[in-house]
Amino acid sequence: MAAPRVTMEVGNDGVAIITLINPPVNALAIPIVAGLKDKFEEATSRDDVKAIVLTGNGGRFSGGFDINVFQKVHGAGDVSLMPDVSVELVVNLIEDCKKPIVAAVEGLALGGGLELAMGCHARIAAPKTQLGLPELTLGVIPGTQRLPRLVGLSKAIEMMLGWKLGLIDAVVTSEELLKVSRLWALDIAARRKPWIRSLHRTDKLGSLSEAREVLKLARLQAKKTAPNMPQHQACLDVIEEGIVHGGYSGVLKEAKVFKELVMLDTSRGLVHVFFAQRATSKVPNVTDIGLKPRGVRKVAVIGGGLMGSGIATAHILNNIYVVLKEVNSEYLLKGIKTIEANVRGLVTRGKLTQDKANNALKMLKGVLDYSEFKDVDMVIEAVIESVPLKQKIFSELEKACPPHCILATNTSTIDLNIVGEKTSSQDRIIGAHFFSPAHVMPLLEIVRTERTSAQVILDLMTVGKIIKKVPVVVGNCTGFAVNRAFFPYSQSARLLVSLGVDVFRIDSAIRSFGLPIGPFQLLDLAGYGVAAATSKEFDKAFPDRSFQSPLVDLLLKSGRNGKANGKGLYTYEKGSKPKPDPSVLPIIEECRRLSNIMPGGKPISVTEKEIVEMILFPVVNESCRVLEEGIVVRASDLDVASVLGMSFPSYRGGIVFWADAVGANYVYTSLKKWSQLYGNFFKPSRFLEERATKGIPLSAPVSSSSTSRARL
Ligand SMILES: C[C@H](O)CC(=O)SCCNC(=O)CCNC(=O)[C@H](O)C(C)(C)COP(=O)(O)OP(=O)(O)OC[C@H]1O[C@@H](n2cnc3c(N)ncnc32)[C@H](O)[C@@H]1OP(=O)(O)O
Repeated sequence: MAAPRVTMEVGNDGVAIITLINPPVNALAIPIVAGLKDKFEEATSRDDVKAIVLTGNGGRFSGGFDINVFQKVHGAGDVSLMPDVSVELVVNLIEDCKKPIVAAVEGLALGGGLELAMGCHARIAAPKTQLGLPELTLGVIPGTQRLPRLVGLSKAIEMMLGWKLGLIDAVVTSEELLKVSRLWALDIAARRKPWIRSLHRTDKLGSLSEAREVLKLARLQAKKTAPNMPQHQACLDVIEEGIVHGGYSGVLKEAKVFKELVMLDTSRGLVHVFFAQRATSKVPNVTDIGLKPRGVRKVAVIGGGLMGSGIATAHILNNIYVVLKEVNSEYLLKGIKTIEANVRGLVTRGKLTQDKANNALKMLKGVLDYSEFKDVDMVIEAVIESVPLKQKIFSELEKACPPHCILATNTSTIDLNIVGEKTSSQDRIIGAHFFSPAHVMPLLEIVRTERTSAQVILDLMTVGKIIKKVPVVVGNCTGFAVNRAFFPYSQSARLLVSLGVDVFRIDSAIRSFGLPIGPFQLLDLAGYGVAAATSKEFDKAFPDRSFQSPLVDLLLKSGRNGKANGKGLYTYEKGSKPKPDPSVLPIIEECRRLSNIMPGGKPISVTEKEIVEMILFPVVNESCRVLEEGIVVRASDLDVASVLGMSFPSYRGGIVFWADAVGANYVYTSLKKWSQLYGNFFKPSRFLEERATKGIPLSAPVSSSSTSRARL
C-alpha cells in the first residue's frame, strides 16, 4: 500500500485542491497531519492561490484521527506521541487562514475528520455522507467548540453524545462536489458568500443561563447513562469553558483534557475493543486463502419460537428472503406474529421507517413443509435443544436442500458433531449462535467443527455482516466461547448467595462495575427453565468445577418463573422498573440451609469489590481454558464476544483485557485463596497458574509448543 500522503493541485481558476490520501478511510495519520500543515502553509504563501478546497481521496473525506496512534500512546505510556492538531492545524492554519477554505466532503467525515471540515469556512457535501463524532466511544472527547456554534448547543450535545448530524452548507452530487466547492471557495474570496470562522460565531449559543441549563440536564443524563465513563462529563465541562470564556479558550482546554483522557484505562479499553472487533474479520485458513464469498439470497429458518423469529427478523430487515418453517399452522402464525411485532417495535422506537418495515415483511414466507427448501442457500435450525429432534431435522435437510446449501444450527450448547452425526454433510454443518433478542444483539458466534469447510465459514461470516452482526468464529465445545466462558458467572453469584451474601447487593455490585443488569435480574429475564437446563449441561460437561445451587429449583417450586410470569426475585409491573421482592427471602434462607456451605454457619462478610471479583474471576479462569484449548482464534476475540454477547463493559476492554489490567497474578492468588476456603469451584486453571507464575499476560498468544488442543 502506498504511503499516506497529502497532495495539492492548483487549477487555472486559482483554487488549490488539497487531497488526503490514506486508504481505506483517509485516517489522519501523523504523516497526513504533517502533510496538511505543509500544504496549507504552501497554499497560503503562493500568490497564484486565491482559495482552497480540502477533500479526501477515493470518495471518503476522513475517518478521523489515526487510532493506531492511540494504541502507540497506550503502549508507550507517552502522551507526547499525540500530535497537536486542534490548535496549530485547525485554528492557526485552516480557520485563521487568509484565504477561504471549503471542505468538499463525501462518504464520511468522522471525529478529527469532521473537525477539519468544521474548521473550514464552508462545507459542501455529497448525499448520504456520514458525519459523526465517535470520540467518546474511544474514551476521549471530540472537538467541542465549533459544533455548538454551528448547530446550537442542544443539538451539538446530542450529536456528541449520540450520532446525528446536519451542518452542511450545500448538498450536491458526487460528480459536482469538487466543481461546486471550487466555485464556493472563489465566491468567499470575492466576498459573494460569507467568510465564516466557526469558532468566532456565537449566534447559535443562546444566553449563558440557557446554556448552563442545557449543560446541567446533559450532565444528569450522562451521569445516568455513562456513569463509569469520565469522557462524557469532561466533554460537557470543555463545552462550558468555551461558552463562558470563548472558543479559543475552549480549544486550549479541550487539547489539555484530551491528553488526560487518552491516558486513562477507559480509553485503553475502548481502543482495544475497536481493533479487536476489526480483527475478528481475519480468520486464518478461511479469510486468507483466496476464497470468495458465495451469495446467500434465500434462507430457511426452522422453528418460529423466540430465537427463530428473531433470526428471521434479522435477515428480512437486511433484504434476505426468509422461509419460516413450523410444524403446524398455529405455531407458524405465532412465529409470524412475533416477527411482525419485532419489526413494528423497531418502527415504534424510530429505528426503522414504515416503508422499510413493509418491505422487510414482504421478504417473509411461512411454510409447513420442505417444498420451498429446494433452492435455499442456507438453513438455520432454531428448534428446542433436543438431540434426536435436531438429528432428524438435519437428515431431512440433507434430502430437501440443494448440495451447496449451508446447514446451520442455532444450538447454544449441543456438540455440532452430534447434531450432524446422521448425515454425510459434516463439511457444511456449522453453528450460527445468535444471542437473544436475535434481531437486536450484535454478536453472532460462528461455530466450526474440524470438518466444517472454510467456504461455509466464510459464507456465514459474510451473511453475518450483511445482517449487521459482528461474526466471531469459534471452536466446538459445550457452550462454545461465550456461554462456556461465562457459565461460572451465574454459578458464582448463586454460590455467593449460599455463602450468605444478599441477592440484590450482588446485582447492584455488578451493575456498578458496568454490566447493565446483575446475574439475578438476568436469571429472571432468561427464565428459570432455561437456567435449569443450561446448568445441567455444564454440570455434565464440567463436573469438577460446577456449583450446584438449589436456588432455581426452589424458586420454580414456589411458582416463580422470573419475568415471564411476573414473579421472580424481582417484581415486575408494567411501566415501572423491576423491584426487589422481599417475599423471596425465606426461599433464599432455605437455599442457604440446603447448601450448608457458610463457614461456621454464618454469612461471609465481603466488600463490593470482592463480590465483583468472586463473580468475575471464575469467568476469567474459564476464559483461560477457552484460550488454552484454542476455542477462539485470539484472546481479543473473547473480549469482543464478552462485550457484544454478555454486555461486559466495553470501556474495560473485554474479559481478558480486563483480567490483564487487574493482573493475572492477582486473579490467580485470589482464586487460590477462595478455592482453599470454599472449594474447587474457584480452583485456578493450569493455564492461569502458568501465566501468573511466569508473568505472561493472559492475552499473549498460545504457543504451538503449549498444551493447546488447537480446535481452530
Ligand atoms: C482528535 C480527534 O478528535 C480524535 C479522533 O478523530 S478519534 C477517531 C474518530 N474516528 C472514529 O472513531 C472512526 C472509526 N472508524 C469507524 O467507525 C469505521 O472504521 C468507519 C465507519 C470509518 C469505516 O467502517 P468500515 O467501512 O466498516 O470499515 P472498517 O473495517 O471499520 O475499517 C477499515 C479499516 O480502516 C481502519 N480504520 C478505520 N478508521 C480508522 C481510524 N480512524 N484510524 C485508523 N484506522 C482506521 C480499520 O481499523 C480497518 O483496518 P483493517 O482493515 O486493517 O482492519
